Amino acid sequence: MSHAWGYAANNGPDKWCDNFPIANGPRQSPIDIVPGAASFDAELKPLNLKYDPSTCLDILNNGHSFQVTFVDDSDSSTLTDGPITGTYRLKQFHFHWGASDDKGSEHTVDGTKYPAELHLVHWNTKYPSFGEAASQPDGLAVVGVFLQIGAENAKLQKLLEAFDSIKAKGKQTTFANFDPATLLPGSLDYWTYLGSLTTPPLLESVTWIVCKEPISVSSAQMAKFRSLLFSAEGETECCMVDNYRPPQPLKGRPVRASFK
Ligand SMILES: Cc1ccnc(S(N)(=O)=O)n1
Ligand SMILES: [Zn+2]
Repeated sequence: MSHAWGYAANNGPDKWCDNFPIANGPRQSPIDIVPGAASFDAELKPLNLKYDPSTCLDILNNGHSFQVTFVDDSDSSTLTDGPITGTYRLKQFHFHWGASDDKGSEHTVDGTKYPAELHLVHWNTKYPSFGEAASQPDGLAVVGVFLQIGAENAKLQKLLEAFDSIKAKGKQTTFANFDPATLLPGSLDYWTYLGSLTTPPLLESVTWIVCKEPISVSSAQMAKFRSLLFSAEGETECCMVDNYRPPQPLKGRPVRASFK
């Protein structure tokens, strides 16, 4: 039987090492970001994110989060510059969130948890595919954006309106012309470090780029995130909440800042 990892007590982050021993590896994510210990690096370039909304394909409940997937057969939606070299293509974005507004992000800042965190996943085009890139130390670059409780964020509405169509695990629906750039904060100041996927297979192939400035989300909007289900149709309903991995040991890794 294929391994069913999740976020429950019997299959959650503390159990992932049973089937994915890299869970205790040297460059695991997320981490607690300590701004006072991060080193400003003047050589870090500004992020260059160029997204084409027409490459937006669909929205899916994959049983762990919901993700919006993009056509990645050309350099239409890319990340360049920042801490990386070369061109990385946008593959998908997804979120992690909590059962209440006091938790939900994967990265933390001086121990502070945000209610949710957006991940924009990109792969290095020096490799032939996302799958190939995901197994390489410089294969992926994920831009993380914190969500903080405040005013309703109109840019999230189109996502939330699709939730009725993807409530259960495995549900997918077309999702066109969405510009992920509308989810980015005004400032693209960032922290960066070498890490991993934060869900199995936990591959240590990610250059993490975590934006310092959060975007807003209202408490009512967060409640809609929590209306999604981990469970499939016909199964006992299980609300999709607390789908975040807690911070992992830094193990001596440097965290750099693009700003003073
Ligand atoms: C595509 C993918 C798979 C697993 N984990 C992640 S994440 N949470 O590190 O961005 N992304
Ligand atoms: Zn993620």
